[in-house]
Amino acid sequence: MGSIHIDLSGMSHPIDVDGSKNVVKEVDFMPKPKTPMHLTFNEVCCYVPAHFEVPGMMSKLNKLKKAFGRGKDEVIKGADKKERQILHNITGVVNPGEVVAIMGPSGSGKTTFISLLAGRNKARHTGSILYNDQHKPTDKAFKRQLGYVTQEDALYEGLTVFETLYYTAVLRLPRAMTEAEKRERVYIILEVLGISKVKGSIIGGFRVGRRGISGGEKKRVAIGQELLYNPSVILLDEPTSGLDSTTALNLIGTLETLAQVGNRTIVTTIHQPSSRIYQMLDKLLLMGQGHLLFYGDASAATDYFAEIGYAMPYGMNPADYFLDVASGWSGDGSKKAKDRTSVVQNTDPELKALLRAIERGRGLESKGGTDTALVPLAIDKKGGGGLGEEYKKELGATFATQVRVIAIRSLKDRRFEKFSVDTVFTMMFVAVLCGMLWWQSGLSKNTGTTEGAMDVSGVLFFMLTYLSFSLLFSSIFTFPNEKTMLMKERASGMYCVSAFFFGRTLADLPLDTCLPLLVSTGIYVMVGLKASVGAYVLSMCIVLLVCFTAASLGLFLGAWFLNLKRAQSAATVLMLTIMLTGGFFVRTTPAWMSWAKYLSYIMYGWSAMVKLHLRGALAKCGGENPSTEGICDYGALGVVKSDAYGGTEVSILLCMLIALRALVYIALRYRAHE
Ligand SMILES: Nc1ncnc2c1ncn2[C@@H]1O[C@H](COP(=O)(O)OP(=O)(O)OP(=O)(O)O)[C@@H](O)[C@H]1O
Repeated sequence: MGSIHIDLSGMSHPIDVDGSKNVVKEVDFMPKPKTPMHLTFNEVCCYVPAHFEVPGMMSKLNKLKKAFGRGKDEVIKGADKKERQILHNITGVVNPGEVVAIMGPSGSGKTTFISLLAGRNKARHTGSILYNDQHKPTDKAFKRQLGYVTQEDALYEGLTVFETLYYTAVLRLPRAMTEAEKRERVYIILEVLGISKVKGSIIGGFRVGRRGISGGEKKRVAIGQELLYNPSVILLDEPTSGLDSTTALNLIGTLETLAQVGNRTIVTTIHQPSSRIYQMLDKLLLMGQGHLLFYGDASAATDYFAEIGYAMPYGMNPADYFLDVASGWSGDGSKKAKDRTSVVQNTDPELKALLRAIERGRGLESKGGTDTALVPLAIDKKGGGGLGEEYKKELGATFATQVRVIAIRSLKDRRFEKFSVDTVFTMMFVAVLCGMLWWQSGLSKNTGTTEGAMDVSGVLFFMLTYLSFSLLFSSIFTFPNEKTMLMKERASGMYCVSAFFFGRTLADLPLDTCLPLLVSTGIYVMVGLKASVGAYVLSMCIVLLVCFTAASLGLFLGAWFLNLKRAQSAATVLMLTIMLTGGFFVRTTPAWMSWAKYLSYIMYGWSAMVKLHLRGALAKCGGENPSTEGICDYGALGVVKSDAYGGTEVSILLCMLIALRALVYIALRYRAHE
């Protein structure tokens, strides 16, 4: 077998890998991880609910009904019975320096198994998974030693490739490393993965409405994020899916190199490797319907299956053959397509036959009749022990850095959303429309009349309601959109929830301030509201308070539901209640609903604005002149008490804002831990 050259596009140290033995001739591009890890998994079984539970109220009510009808214990026992076993006693060992490829047909349990190895699967499972005989994958201190690349690429679509890797580096690499060292590491990763030529391109995607880098490049960025930290263990779920065969070959070659040079432990699922990729693999773990069919040297698999009666037809790609075998098709290559279909449709008996053959093979092996191995493979104890004190002291970014980086990253990620031409145009259009419809209504000569005062109170109410609506509904998207990223980054221990909360709050400030200020200033000038600096500044403060409160409500709903549709429905209900009970549309709310107006932050903001701009009109309403009380005909203004300058309303708004922000934090914490 000739030598394969792995093209790492411009890499300063090209790698030559011998195709048959994967011998790395020259590599020094990545620092070695501190602690080599051997992984042992023993009798791992996994169970999932057998029936899909329809979400929603009806299903919950039905469950409650059953619970009351049959007794709680009975229901729980019943639930246990309704489980389906999707992994069956998976056992094996992976030593440092090895790349293990998990293969199997679709639905055979590859993702379930690798996510269990990564400690990211909450499904009920038994058996043990240990790194260096002591660390569970879910251990907090160990998380940072483990790189896990999921099947779906969870990336911030608005960031460039370089920004994505750089911010991950700042958040994930030890705080002892300098800024220059972190940048250097990013450049190395860009080179290693052959994506340096797209470092300035955005990731792109549906959310930002722009096409960015290709699917294969996204995959490599996701892998790069995990390699940055230089972990001892790298787990990858289908890293080659969507890649052409040459790029896939390069990627597997890079993984082989990383394993051999850095003594890393690498486990990857792989869907349908080409024969060239197959020849590069060290170890193969073959699964079929959750059963372990083979675990051992990839080069020994063909002989092993031949010995148990599943000889590979001549000239076939071993990977294709093993997938056929694992799918339940065991006929030879000459069988007609018709026969194959009939066998595949009835996989269980075939799989049972294969499992029986494997058992017989084990019997032979124990008698020394065969040298091919199913499992377990020997543990190479050079893996070492625990993480060591040195590692434990190696902390990631400080809290302040976490907050700063999350804020900057978030600002950059949302640059396409908030300042898009569409958003600015819509807001400006509304401002100009308001200005034209209520042109100079705020001049004192106009507010002296009933109609004039009503006009101004109307435009103030509309302005606050419009800004509230747009901020509430845009904030709803924040957390549901970032859910996957938050879960992924939290799972690898990159930052704490409070840093995320403060970072996002900081990032919202400029974005949620600029546009409302611009719109309300436009309306202020065109409507001709009080021409004094004090009144203008106070008005803007009130507008911002209302906007921040609305945004907090949106963030809370988003964080609580983490589901856009439900959060939007809840927001619509709340917003309409807040608007209608605000006192502008309905002056006398029914007694049983009168409490609702106290929750209406729009009412407090509007009331404070009216007091600021229509004090004269309010006085005529009787607030300052008891003798005329009750004869006010200023419509909605009658509900505004002209007792002060709106201090009470502003204080209440402030309290609401703080309370809602606290609720956002609690919801986020609760969801993150969930
Ligand atoms: N949370 C779950 N609830 C119900 N069924 C599940 C759950 N997780 C996995 N399964 C089932 O377990 C089996 C294995 O799924 P898994 O995703 O691990 O397969 P896979 O080999 O990775 O498939 P693919 O190659 O198509 O990604 C499938 O039948 C799947 O439907």
